[in-house]
Amino acid sequence: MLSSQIIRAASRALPSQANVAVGTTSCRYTQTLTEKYAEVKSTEPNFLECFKEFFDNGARLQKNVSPNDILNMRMTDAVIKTSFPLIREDKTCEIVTGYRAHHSRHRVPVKGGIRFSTAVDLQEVEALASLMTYKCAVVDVPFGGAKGGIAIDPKNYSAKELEQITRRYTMELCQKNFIGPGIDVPAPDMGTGGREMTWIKDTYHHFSGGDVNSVACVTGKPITQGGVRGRTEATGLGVYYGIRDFLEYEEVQDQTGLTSGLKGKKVIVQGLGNVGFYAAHFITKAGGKVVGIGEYNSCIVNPEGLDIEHCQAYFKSNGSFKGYNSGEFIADPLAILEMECDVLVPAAVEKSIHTGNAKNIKAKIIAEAANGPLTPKAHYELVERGVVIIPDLLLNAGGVTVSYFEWLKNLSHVRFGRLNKKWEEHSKSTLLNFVEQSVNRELSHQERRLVVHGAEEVDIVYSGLEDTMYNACMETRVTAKELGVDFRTAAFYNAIEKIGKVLEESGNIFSN
Ligand SMILES: NC(=O)C1=CN([C@@H]2O[C@H](COP(=O)(O)OP(=O)(O)OC[C@H]3O[C@@H](n4cnc5c(N)ncnc54)[C@H](O)[C@@H]3O)[C@@H](O)[C@H]2O)C=CC1
Ligand SMILES: O=C(O)CCC(=O)C(=O)O
Repeated sequence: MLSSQIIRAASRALPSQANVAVGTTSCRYTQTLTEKYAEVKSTEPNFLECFKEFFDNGARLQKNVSPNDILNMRMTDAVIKTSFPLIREDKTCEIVTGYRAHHSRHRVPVKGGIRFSTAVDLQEVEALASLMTYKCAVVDVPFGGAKGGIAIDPKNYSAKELEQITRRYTMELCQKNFIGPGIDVPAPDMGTGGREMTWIKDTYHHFSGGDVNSVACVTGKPITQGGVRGRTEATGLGVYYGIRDFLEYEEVQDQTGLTSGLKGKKVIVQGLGNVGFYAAHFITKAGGKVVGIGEYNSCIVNPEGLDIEHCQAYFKSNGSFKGYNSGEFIADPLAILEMECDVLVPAAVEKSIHTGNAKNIKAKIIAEAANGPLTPKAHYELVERGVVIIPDLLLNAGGVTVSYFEWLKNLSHVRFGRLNKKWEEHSKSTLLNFVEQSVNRELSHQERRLVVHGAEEVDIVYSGLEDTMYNACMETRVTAKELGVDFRTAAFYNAIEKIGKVLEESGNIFSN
């Protein structure tokens, strides 16, 4: 057996780090919830089956899309699986396996992140690619859906090894015509970020034969590599905008007993990575109180509210919340999901809420920052109990929305705001001069600056994202009201209708 297979087999056989942590003094449970739920979780459908069930719930209600088009959009267009050798720093050889799925090419390019995680397999990548298709439709981003992944735990590899893996995977995508500004544009997801996107961009560039648009082959790049300001925090910021907007809706307030605004709301976040961290950051900035954070190996709780930046810095340097002195440490990583709060933000992995723990969830709103955090059975049980679920395909669409802006920036080869900022400032300044003259009052330097300030790239990106989230939330809300369904079913219904229209208008090259 090859060493990578041995590692994977061994990690299945051994208890997770979380289980090992059981029995520490601050653990409230005699058995970890991971252990307790292992059996019940295994009886639930896999992620792809879960996803299809949610899709079917929206599709069943559709009267404006033909059954053939629904059948067509339910399937995945194409997938690649690639395995290649990696010579590790200790000179041993390991076989690494990666995937990329194109769910729907009804619009091109197709778009979706690349994930590095040991849980990556074909059905997961297909499910995530399908989700991307509907997510793009929900926020009117003109792309099809894709997703990729490499079945590794990035924590077990050096930066040099990760670079080798990423470049080799990109070469495979190039050879199979699975990447390119007009074909397929990857982005970050779990376990990847700007660094990996830079390696992808650079590798693609060498294969692109001098294509002037090659930088648009991937998004989520650092600014110095052609990225756009605001992409790093976009998904978390979009999650915040979405929760804020839902809290304004009368029916959400009636159902949950919550008032509008995040001020004073108790929030719990599972997963303090890119999405969870920025969601928590913006929620706190708006006056919300993050009272608990869960990671893969432990949780930290403080009813007075946690300092997010501080927590993240501590977790990064210690690899656990153990010893963090501004909150109560809990060894069981899943305990956080079952605690009292107003809003629960799962921002880590799929299927973290299932039939085993759904009955113990006390949150009034579940804000799905992660992709697929609820199984269908958990979803039905929670909806039945009146919990408001803001679904992933709507709530976490901020990432792909700003990726779209980055792609547009790359194709236009100019920073947003560069051409009009000064013109905007001059014209506002002229207008202010007239106002000052007519009211006979001179504004202070600060007041003038506040009004005159022309939009920077980050202002344009934030405003585009806020507007996109506002419209998508409202559209979902209206459909949910009209059809008398939950917000997930409404979001799918709308997405299916939009995609159906594109398919119908495009016709079918094989029909007569
Ligand atoms: N990065 C992006 O722009 C987008 C990400 N998403 C989704 O958001 C979720 C999180 O993604 P990122 O923040 O980008 O990944 P990330 O890799 O930056 O962070 C994930 C975090 O979750 C933690 N984690 C892993 N397993 C866990 C578990 N079982 N319990 C608690 N914590 C756990 C990790 O230690 C890490 O801190 C994923 O479902 C991803 O597909 C969705 C839309 C866009
Ligand atoms: O930014 C992108 O293109 C994709 C983000 C993503 O992978 C997701 O929304 O799940």
